[in-house]
Amino acid sequence: MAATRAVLARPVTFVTGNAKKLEEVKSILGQSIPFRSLKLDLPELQGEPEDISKEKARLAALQVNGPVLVEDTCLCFNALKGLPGPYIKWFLQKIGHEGLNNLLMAYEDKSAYALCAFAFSLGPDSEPITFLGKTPGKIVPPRGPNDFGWDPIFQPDGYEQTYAEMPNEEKNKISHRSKALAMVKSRFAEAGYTFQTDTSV
Ligand SMILES: O=P(O)(O)OP(=O)(O)OP(=O)(O)OC[C@H]1O[C@@H](n2cnc3c(O)ncnc32)[C@H](O)[C@@H]1O
Ligand SMILES: [Mg+2]
Repeated sequence: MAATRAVLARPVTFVTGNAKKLEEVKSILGQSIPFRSLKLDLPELQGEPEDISKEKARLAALQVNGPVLVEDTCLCFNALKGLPGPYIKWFLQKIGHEGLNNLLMAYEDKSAYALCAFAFSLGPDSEPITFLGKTPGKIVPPRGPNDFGWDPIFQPDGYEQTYAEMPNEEKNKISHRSKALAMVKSRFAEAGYTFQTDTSV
């Protein structure tokens, strides 16, 4: 029996206010999931990463009135029981790479993990589903180009380079974002979704 394919009337919209995230998502997904993007800095609930991401997806689906993909990224320090976590954006903005290193000065344990929580919703009446990707590493004094968030201070386990020092393709092979997107891809393949790619909608 042929698999049922769910054809959705509208293309998927990836909603983010972050141009670098969009660049990575484009490069990781390639042609596997056709999507358009919408630059919108959605308000974020406080709480657990999955709940923050789900709520972003609900808000995005209302705005777009169609299928949406969003993500929320956390940087979690083990010595601080997972903080700054989802609040990393504000910590980074206020205290920078040096301040983030200083937070760990009192601890021997510099280990950390990068966590990406993607949420996908079929539309405003649909419950979002989440996909988590995690990459373990450690926090180091900044090395490499300073063009994406905390990349210069995160050195993934098994590598001598920080995310910032790695070529983009290398980061995209092992990153929190690519792990979460691999799950999104397989879910889409399982569900047999086909999306209209008409970007004029
Ligand atoms: O509109 P959204 O998608 O929410 O974009 P954002 O920039 O607000 O992103 P988050 O709320 O997820 O906050 C995550 C913070 O971590 C940064 N960030 C996200 N992914 C990163 C990555 O892969 N490497 C380095 N920094 C990253 C990002 O610039 C933010 O400062
Ligand atoms: Mg945000």
